[in-house]
Amino acid sequence: MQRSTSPLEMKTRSQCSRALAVPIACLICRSENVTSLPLVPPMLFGGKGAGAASLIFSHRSSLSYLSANDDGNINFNDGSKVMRDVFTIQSDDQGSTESKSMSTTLSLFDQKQWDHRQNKLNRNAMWPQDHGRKRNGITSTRIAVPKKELRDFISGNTSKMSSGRTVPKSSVGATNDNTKQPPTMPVLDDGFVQKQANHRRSKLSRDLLWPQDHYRKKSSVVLSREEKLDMKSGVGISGVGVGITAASSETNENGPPKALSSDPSQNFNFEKPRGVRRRNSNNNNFGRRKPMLPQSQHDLWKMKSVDGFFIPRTEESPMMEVNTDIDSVGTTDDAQTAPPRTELNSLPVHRSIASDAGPLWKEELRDDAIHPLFSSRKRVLVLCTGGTLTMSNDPSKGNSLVPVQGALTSYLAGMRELTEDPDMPEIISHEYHPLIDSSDMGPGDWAMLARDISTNYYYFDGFVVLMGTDTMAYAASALSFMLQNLGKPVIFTGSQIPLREPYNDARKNLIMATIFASSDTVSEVCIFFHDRLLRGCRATKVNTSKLKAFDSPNLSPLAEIGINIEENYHIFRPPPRGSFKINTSMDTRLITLRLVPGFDDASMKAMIDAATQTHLKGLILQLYGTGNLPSVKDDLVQCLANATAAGVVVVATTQCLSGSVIMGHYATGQKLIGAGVVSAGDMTVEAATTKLAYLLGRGDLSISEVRDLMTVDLRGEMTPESDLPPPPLASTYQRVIAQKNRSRRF
Ligand SMILES: NC(=O)C[C@H](N)C(=O)O
Repeated sequence: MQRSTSPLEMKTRSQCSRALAVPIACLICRSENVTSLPLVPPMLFGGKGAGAASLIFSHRSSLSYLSANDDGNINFNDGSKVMRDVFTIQSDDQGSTESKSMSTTLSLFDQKQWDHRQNKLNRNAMWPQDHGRKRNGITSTRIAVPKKELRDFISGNTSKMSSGRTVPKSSVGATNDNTKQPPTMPVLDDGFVQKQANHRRSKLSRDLLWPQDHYRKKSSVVLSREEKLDMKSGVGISGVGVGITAASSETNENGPPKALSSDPSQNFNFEKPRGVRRRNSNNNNFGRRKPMLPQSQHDLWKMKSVDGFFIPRTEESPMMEVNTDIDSVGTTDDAQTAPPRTELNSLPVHRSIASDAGPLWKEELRDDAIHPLFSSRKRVLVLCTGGTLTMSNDPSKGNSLVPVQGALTSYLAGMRELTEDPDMPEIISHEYHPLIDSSDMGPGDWAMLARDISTNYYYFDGFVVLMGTDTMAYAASALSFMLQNLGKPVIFTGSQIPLREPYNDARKNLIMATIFASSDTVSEVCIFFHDRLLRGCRATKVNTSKLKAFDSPNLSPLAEIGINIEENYHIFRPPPRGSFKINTSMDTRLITLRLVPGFDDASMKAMIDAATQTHLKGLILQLYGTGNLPSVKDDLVQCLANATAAGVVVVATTQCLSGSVIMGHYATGQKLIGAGVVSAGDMTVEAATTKLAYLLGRGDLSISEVRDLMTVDLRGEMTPESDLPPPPLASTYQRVIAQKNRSRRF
């Protein structure tokens, strides 16, 4: 295809090159002399020296036409002119090019130009340091005028811009001469203003929260007069909801730092300010509540540490240190004061196993054990308490199953897969005496296990606890709390079929528990059962006969075994931050009550009243659904309120296998909040009871601190409230947002 150049094109080209940097739109027309062109959508051209009126108008509807004069100017047939520098008009000898393609070319060009201008304008408007560029560079071409408004203006629908400024008609369709006129002020549409304001506000709120960024605030965020006034008057910045706490106000512009309030809970709060995104909100903190950290010596004095959490020290906070050498049952008369330790064991201690194991490392291996790095094989201590795994039928007891002392030890000695495989850990086992059914076990036995793990802690890479399945979830939960700063795996396992049977689940559970106990990445108490590794304080026994006896309804398994081992590493507990220690003291003055619709609650009330008057310290309620109790049972609620007032910690759990208590979601549950009942969130009953016993047994916490800590995740036993699914009746919008946040976190 040949192409000739028309004189018109030559002329306009040369004019364009003189005018420099005027964007060229190549319009293709039918012949050399053609001067009729359908007009294209409105567009703005920009460029140095282009002038303010680089505009092409659309008059498609009225079928208006452009005409190019000899001097290169293009006129409307209504007489108005378009500056001549804008166009290069090419003719096509073939005359085959459709006007449609021209129109498309211009539309794309138009859009690109517009976006470019918008970006430049945003930048210039945002950053004061760039204002110079705006002044020195392009002036009028950087002005963003909403397209629609401009189109209306041009088409004569309106003679006013949104600013109220009247633009002289002559400035539109004018020639280069218009560049001499003062540039029209930018008219910012509402959307743009809003966007800019939001940006400024979010910058400002970030700067207020992060003192190290204050220089940015000074240099890049310029407060308007109204904003400054709002800040001074304490209103904050409207629409943002920047929560400035007493602590954070020490570093902002609001005047001198405020003194700490006499009420410590005013000075420290767990809540992040509304509307402000926490900087690391979506990083890998895995849904755990961040521990509060003291900022100064003064803070430290006003706070105390509970398992890595700093909590405000209240007036009634007992100051005593926790003694870890005490036995497992505390019987404090009044937890508001330091409990007299001499009273321990005044309640019958549930303890079936006769004595602790003591140190169990072998003498000849001691040096090696002290320096595990030099050991070629990992070393695992297996503590065996009994359970079905160790049992056999006893004809003298009607053929029922009873534990057989020594059976496990001799079996382990004969297991070549353990003794001869160099990749398997070395196992040292200890059988307690007597071996028992797990339903005979209690806090005394859990404490004994904790002590034996502690005694042997630095000589083994991990621990396996063999026990019966019936109370395994309680024991695993209890040990989760008793073992503080645990940095090694403690794996509970057992079986549904005795080891001595030809077909059993005992062997596999035992081998896999041993393997996980030698893992470097697990540093928590777990249950391994039937192909799954579950967090101990999340597990519950769900089946009496199937081999899959345990489940973890509110947390995925930590690992699942198939041909490969699939670890959910992101939910593993992180390595501890402090030194390992134990606290085996548990206050067992607790009862657990399960509600049944319509049953005799007079007896229940009588029992709670009587126990409150004598010794009760904790009451775990298994309520319906999200933590509901019949609204008609006002006297039962009153009874609970009385118990709370008397210092009993009343905790609401749900009868549902999975899901969480959401108190106050229904009116029936709302009453309980008024009665001082604490929500157990999505804790299992096993975790809730052992946690309450542990907190009450510590002896260094007041009742109100125990109540508070029941709602704080200490060992991964509960999902923090902020990570829970929204309540069932939340709006669809809330649910979508909450789901989004959860998926971002995990
Ligand atoms: N499967 C078992 O181990 C049940 C047994 N009754 C126990 O808990 O000791």
